[in-house]
Amino acid sequence: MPTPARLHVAHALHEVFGEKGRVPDIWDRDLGEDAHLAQALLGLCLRRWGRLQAWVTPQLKDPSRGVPLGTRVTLAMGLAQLAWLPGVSNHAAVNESVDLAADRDLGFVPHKGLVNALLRRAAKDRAALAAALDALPATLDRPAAAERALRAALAPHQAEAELETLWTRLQRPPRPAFRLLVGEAPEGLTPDADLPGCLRLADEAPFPRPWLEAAQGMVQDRSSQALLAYAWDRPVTRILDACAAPGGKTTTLALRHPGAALTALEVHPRRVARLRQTLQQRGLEAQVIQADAAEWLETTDATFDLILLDAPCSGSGTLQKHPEWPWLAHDDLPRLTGLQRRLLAAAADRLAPGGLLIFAVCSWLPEEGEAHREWLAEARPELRPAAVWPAALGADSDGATTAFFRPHPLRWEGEGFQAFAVRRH
Ligand SMILES: C[S@@+](CC[C@H](N)C(=O)[O-])C[C@H]1O[C@@H](n2cnc3c(N)ncnc32)[C@H](O)[C@@H]1O
Repeated sequence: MPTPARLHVAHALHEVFGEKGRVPDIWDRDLGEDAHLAQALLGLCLRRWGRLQAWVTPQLKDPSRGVPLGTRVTLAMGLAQLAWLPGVSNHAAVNESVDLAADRDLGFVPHKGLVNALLRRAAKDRAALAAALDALPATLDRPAAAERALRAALAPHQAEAELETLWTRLQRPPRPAFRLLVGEAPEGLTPDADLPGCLRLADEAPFPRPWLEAAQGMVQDRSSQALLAYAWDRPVTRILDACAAPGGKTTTLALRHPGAALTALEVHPRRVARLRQTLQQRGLEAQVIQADAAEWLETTDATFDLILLDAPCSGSGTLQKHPEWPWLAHDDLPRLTGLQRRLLAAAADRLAPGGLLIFAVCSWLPEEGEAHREWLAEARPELRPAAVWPAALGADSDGATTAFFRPHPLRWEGEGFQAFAVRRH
């Protein structure tokens, strides 16, 4: 029987390559000490899936017959352990993969012998296996969606020539960033040199789980932290967070503007529950409303001094954290861009005189950011760009500040974001 860690990895790979779905959110539960192994193995399989499959194909008697997903998953897992996880013994890497191959749901039973033979042979010289896999072209691991996201990230900075460098950088799992909510930061967290208020984990320090569970701090990506460090000193008494769950940015808004009335919208019931839980654990007050933000905004007569529209998006800027992203179907982009535009138009119309609207997406694709910004400038000329971020976080600002947040993906550590700020006179 394979260990729970390997079963989780096999399930996740089936979800991604069979269903084109995201990695299920199961990693912290039930795996205990094996969570580390599961995370490392899944990351390797996702980040090097193309090369792992290209290594297998020529070993087959008749490659033209295709390889069932169960076989591809079990072989990828076995090969990744042999090539890149030296702490895993030959016995564990081979035998557990063979057991997986024999599992009716996760493997492909007729290929049990094939999986056994290929992995046993590979295990005889693990260094040679690693060298052979590493020698295969890295582009095999980069389907068209990833290529497009990388180009979109670099083009605004005239840096397309650095595509390989960016891809290599995105293959390393990201280092988490934290924010203090109350009290003092635990040992092991040190201030980020370039971003006030941001905390980083020192090398070798344990992950500060008890501190997070006590709601004294939170994980928040550096880009989100920089985005919410907007410079704005006008009075803010009514705030709308239009797409709020799980509530990271709602938390920051509540702490930045204490005393303001905060309304948080979220459409999905389970995510509404998560949002309420976040706020309750952190002792923060907000009116949480389960609603489609577009419908709600189009029918309310309320206005706000500050609106954050952290819109649902493709998430292309998060592919470092989500190595499955390149392999997903990406067929809902037209729906997403349509929804983003509708949300933006409706939010713009609920901005009070003197108010600030921030639109943000964790995506590099121009149709999810830049295009909306250009559209808004034409459609709502009464709203003016508000330069609320340091120019270094923008692409093409010539002053000290920028109204278009689009950090250079190689000179800034954090998720890929596009955000713009406008104000109403
Ligand atoms: C990018 S996430 C927001 C992340 C959040 N601001 C944070 O920092 O924790 C977008 C959220 O919008 C929600 N959403 C999607 N469509 C929506 C809609 N039509 N109305 C309201 N919320 C929506 C999603 O369920 C998701 O929770």
